[in-house]
Amino acid sequence: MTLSKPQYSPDCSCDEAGSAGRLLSLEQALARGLALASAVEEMERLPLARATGRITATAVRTTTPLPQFDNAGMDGYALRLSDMAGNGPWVLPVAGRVAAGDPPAECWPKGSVLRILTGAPVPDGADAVLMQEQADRQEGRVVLHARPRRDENIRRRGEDLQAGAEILPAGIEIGPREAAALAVAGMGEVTVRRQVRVAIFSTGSELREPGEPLAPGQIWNANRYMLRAALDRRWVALTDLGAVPDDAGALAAALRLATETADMVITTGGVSVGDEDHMPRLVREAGGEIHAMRIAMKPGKPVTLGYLGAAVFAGLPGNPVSAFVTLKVLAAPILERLAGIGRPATRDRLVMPVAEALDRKPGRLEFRPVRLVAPAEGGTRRIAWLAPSYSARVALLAGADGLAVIPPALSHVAAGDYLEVLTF
Ligand SMILES: Nc1nc2c(c(=O)[nH]1)N[C@H]1C(S)=C(S)[C@@H](COP(=O)(O)OP(=O)(O)OC[C@H]3O[C@@H](n4cnc5c(N)ncnc54)[C@H](O)[C@@H]3O)O[C@H]1N2
Ligand code: MOO
Repeated sequence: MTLSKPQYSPDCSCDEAGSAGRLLSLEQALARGLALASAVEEMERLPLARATGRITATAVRTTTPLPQFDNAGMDGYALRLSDMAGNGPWVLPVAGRVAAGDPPAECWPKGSVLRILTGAPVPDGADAVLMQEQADRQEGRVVLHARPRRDENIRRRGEDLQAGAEILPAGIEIGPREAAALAVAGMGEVTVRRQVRVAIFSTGSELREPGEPLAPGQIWNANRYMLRAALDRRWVALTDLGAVPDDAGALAAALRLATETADMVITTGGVSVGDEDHMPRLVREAGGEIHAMRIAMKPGKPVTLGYLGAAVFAGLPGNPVSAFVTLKVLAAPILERLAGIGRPATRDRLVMPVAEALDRKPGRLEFRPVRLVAPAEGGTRRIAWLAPSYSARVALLAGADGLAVIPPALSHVAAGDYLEVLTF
């Protein structure tokens, strides 16, 4: 079960949820959306090789210190500082050789050095490894030209992590860095959360698949492929129901099918006020509840959040840029909560000056596709506007570098003002 009880009246026919007149702020809508979701509880234990892209379900701790044994950081000679009295150079016999993968040297007489290679175990009693560039090898002996500092070029047992130290917290997507950290600590298996089951469909009688011929009035379905690409994650199990025409019966059937197995249902289109915008009504008629709709954001005002059966429902607007933006700022954080992802998504935010002034109608928080351009004279990159109107111009997004965030009250942005940008 993925639902938690909200603290406010869930019936969205009331003003509070944003349906009548007053718009919800994005913060309010996001809080309500997040309150609908909690992390899927089931976990699975996977071999590390199959855990890529999955979400850690528990904190992972080392069982041994890392590194497990003192080892050489350079190719060179293991030595005792007590054998290097007075001023050098020092000439010492080479008593043996130890390479990475060899067991530690057993016999190492005082007054000698050991030839040692990077990663090889450093013998007990060694004070340092002198790198070979500071020595000259001769028949059976070596001339040492420098006295290393104590511990120089020795990686001591446990200096990386003590036994029991946390390698990764719960809620982390296993990418290349995380996989390497788990592997170096010897974790052959990892406990991850099960995949989040997401069902999607696009609504609209005008939609055809890319590659198909178009009759007059028809368009190619962009949102389906935007959603598919965005949800192509190893922690998502996707059911794609394709496109459904603006017919109440067909849409209700698609909603039923989608909610049979899904933790989250994401649709596009049909959430505005037109005669063929059926989605909020159908969700209610199917026994679902709507917790947020009509949000003071641009694009994306008609986005609709709630639940249906055991699934969280996110009805994104049909305009492709609106669908993209509402997925990024509303539906994706809810989905990440379902997946058990814990790391706050603050990584891809920058603050930058704008290149040119902009006048706009105040009232809604705006996410405007922009390019980030370096001035010809060099220096900080600046925000460059792309087009005055953009909700429907999805081709523009592919050439954008991010979304500039314009606070609701601003009617004028001056050249040189700083704005936050959500970078792609
Ligand atoms: N009288 C009003 N009309 C509209 C309002 C409003 O407040 N009052 N809001 C506008 C805003 S803002 C948006 S955003 C759209 C959202 O409408 P819907 O979510 O109901 O979307 P549709 O009407 O189904 O489609 C809108 C637009 O997008 C095209 N579309 C839809 N799906 C796709 C797809 N999968 N791929 C490509 N393009 C798609 C569709 O053909 C329409 O052109 O409502 C405004 N209207
Ligand atoms: O709110 Mo709509 O999403 O501007 O195009």
